[in-house]
Amino acid sequence: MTAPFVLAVPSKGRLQENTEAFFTRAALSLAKPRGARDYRGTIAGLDNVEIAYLSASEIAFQLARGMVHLGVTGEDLLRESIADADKRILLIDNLGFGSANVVVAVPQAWIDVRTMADLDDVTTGFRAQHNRRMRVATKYINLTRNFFAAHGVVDYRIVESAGATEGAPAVGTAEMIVDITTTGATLAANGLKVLDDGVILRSQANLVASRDADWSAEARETARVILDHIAARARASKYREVRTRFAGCNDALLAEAHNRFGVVAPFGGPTSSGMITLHCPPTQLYALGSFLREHGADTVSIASLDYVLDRENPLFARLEAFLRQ
Ligand SMILES: Nc1ncnc2c1ncn2[C@@H]1O[C@H](COP(=O)(O)OP(=O)(O)OP(=O)(O)O)[C@@H](O)[C@H]1O
Ligand SMILES: O=P(O)(O)OC[C@H]1O[C@H](OP(=O)(O)OP(=O)(O)O)[C@H](O)[C@@H]1O
Ligand SMILES: [Mg+2]
Repeated sequence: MTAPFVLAVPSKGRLQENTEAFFTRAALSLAKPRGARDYRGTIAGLDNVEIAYLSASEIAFQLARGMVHLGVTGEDLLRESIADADKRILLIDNLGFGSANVVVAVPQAWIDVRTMADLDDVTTGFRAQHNRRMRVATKYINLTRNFFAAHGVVDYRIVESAGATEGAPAVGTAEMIVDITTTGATLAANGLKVLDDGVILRSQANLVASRDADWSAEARETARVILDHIAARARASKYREVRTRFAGCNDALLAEAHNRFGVVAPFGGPTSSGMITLHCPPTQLYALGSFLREHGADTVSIASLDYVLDRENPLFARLEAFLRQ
């Protein structure tokens, strides 16, 4: 028996539901054959794939070590926990959910501190005055160190925080924090503000490949099939299908439609009777429909696409290029 191909997906937390929905949209249905509390699953129709249900941070850890081939997790966790991340893992694609920023936040009462340069002054002054360094509460130790170093801030010390980080300044265990935020509600509720240039990372959920997994020919073929499903769905959601027929439809007109509306003609130019199928970005549909009618079309139909299978698979091409390096 060959070793299974392992795909890691979040078992809990904010990314779980969206990840499941993402695979379902790509016609990859994840199942837990032994019940909801099982941490191993399968994908219908792909016999050699094992789903590993793990926490988002554990997925980053296992990708770093090559224990899973592909995984879905937040970029914040990857950048924090993997030194030399761009060598060890490939961020194949942003998934458009799980967006959050890792930020430097200080008490709102520090009215003169708006930027990292102000923070540099304040930390240096604090050390001279109190004979100790200001404390930063965070679980993002590496991101904090690199970002502070890049801004020349050195007079601080990290206090590791596992949770409720925003509470640290009020409780008195730190002067400021580095944490993740989406709406900013938790920061505001704790009387904290983000520095103007204090966004360390704009994170979102990513589909990620591990360099150190066992990339046998069979594993690559499995990855190709999975990424083919995902690419077909991604391509489909970027366009709507537009169909029409009119005598004046010709290549010059299609070239103009391409330039003005980003339209493509996946099956070539119009037939002899002027029949054409186009793919059009959703925001340009009305403008394209008007343009086609102005040039003689009586009827233009527009339909959404579920999947578009192309010979090219940009996601798998990215993976192959990464594994070749
Ligand atoms: N408002 C948010 N706060 C925290 N994380 C968010 C937020 N929005 C999106 N995320 C993303 O979700 C990831 C996982 O966060 P979440 O708290 O849901 O996981 P968790 O189940 O607590 O995982 P772990 O046990 O590994 O910490 C974060 O690392 C981040 O990438
Ligand atoms: O900017 P906001 O929208 O207010 O969200 C940010 C908060 O959400 C997260 O905590 P979470 O709920 O995941 O709890 P945890 O720290 O226990 O993981 C994060 O650590 C912040 O505390
Ligand atoms: Mg959490």
